[in-house]
Amino acid sequence: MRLFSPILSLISRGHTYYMLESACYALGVPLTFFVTLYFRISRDITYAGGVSRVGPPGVLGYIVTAFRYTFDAEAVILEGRAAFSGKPFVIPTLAGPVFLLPPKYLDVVRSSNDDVFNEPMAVDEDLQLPYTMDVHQMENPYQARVLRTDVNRAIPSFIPEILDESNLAMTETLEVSTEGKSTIIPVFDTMTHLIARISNRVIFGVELCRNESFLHAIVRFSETAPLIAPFIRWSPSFLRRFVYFALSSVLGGKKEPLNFIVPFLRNRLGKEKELQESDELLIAHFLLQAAPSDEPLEGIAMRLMNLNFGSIHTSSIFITQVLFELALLPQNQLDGIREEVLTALDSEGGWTKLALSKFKKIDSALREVGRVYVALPRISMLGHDLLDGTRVPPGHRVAIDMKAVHFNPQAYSDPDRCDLFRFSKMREDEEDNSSKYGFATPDSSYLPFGAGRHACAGRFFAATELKIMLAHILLKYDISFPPGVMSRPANVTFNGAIIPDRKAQMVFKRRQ
Ligand code: HEM
Repeated sequence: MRLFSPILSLISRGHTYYMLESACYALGVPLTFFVTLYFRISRDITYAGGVSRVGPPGVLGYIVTAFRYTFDAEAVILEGRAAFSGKPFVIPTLAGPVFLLPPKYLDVVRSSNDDVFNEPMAVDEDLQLPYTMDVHQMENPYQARVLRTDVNRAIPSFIPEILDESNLAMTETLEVSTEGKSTIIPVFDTMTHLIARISNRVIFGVELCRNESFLHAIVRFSETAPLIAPFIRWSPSFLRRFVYFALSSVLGGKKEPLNFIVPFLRNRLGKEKELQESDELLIAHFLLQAAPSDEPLEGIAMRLMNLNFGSIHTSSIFITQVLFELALLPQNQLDGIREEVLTALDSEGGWTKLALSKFKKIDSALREVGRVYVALPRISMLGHDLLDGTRVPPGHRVAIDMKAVHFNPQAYSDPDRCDLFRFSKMREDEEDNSSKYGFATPDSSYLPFGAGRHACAGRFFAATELKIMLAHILLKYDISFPPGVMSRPANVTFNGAIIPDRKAQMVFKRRQ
């Protein structure tokens, strides 16, 4: 035994050292994190400019109000509106102070270029792109240009693909192919899965869009990137890589989807010539063609993941909200929507772009649920004079008070009521029955797709996909809430975003 005692003592000393080292990490990392956070907030709340802040004063007052905002943004905004009627005010959020501007500032924000009010920097702050995606996303965002040109032009040829995938994916996912049979599903998760599969049919094609492991990875990436980002932002620069690594190892990050996309792109590049001669159109193909020659495949893959993120985390919310509202409509109104779809398909000879433009009731329903969607942040670059003696200092975040825009009684009668046919009725009243009130048409009273030069680049794609999916669901299924559920599920709000209840279920019954 004596023989082994030096070894045992070494092991036990090594063990003590290991325990000490672990304890240092366990205490040191959170301590550094909280100390940095404290100094960050102290710095954040000492902005110049004289704009008042909602909530009690001091660092503690900031933290309490920021937590309240995280879980009940509406209450904090209402409090600010009541206290500072019609004036800009500052909302404390866990990601930093936000200067909330009333609707009269909308024109200046949406008409300004990035040198004045910067949109990509606001996205970068929200998503911490250098960590959750990569540093090049902001430098040359050619993925947005490709969406606005090649993808928009290709939408008519995407329609049959989207329809085909909707058909297959819904039959498989809902598992009710027999007339009269029904199934009960968690709506939000099911729609997220369907959106991921159907969008990726035209992004990467048949093979990858039906690969369940890939779909799982890309959905996880889209859902966790915005959750991980605030933790990265709160951490000091030297800890950020570690924070991303630690959280993405648990929650899921970019590594898993990249493992599918990079080999896909490599394989696709090898076959580029023969593919150019075939007529298969894919968004991945457009990006490969538009990429600068020095862009690595990982960079192109990250941009395609960025598009997936743009699609999955927004479209799934919209379709779920519309389904919740549709399930409350009386039978004759649901049949009215179905009739409009069938008439459009009949008059246009099937599922064409023109037929889709005639689905006015579905389009109206999408636009109406969009009225409650909140967005439009920018970073003030030069500082901005608010013309009431106050000022947004440079480098701070501004946002238009969307709720005040979307619930303005001068623009919308009975604004608190969700009326799915509000915009189709408004279109009927217009002389040319134009697309003025169409789902993908932003105007000064309707901003779910943002505004100005950065207005959502994928909105026509999103509108096409959502209209096909909803029309398809209505023609194939009767939808309702489970027995005993008489009202639509309440939304969850998180950090200003309005998210449908994940647990809410609906019954899908196969129609004749
Ligand atoms: C209902 C679905 C969608 C909603 C509500 C939505 C909303 C938005 C919003 C609010 C912005 C910021 C605009 C601004 O700040 O002015 C944006 C930008 C963007 N969206 Fe969407 N989006 C949707 C679907 C999509 C889809 C399907 C894609 C891709 C296929 C996409 C790609 C983009 C891109 C690339 C940008 C950045 C544009 C730029 O900076 O120039 N979006 N979107």
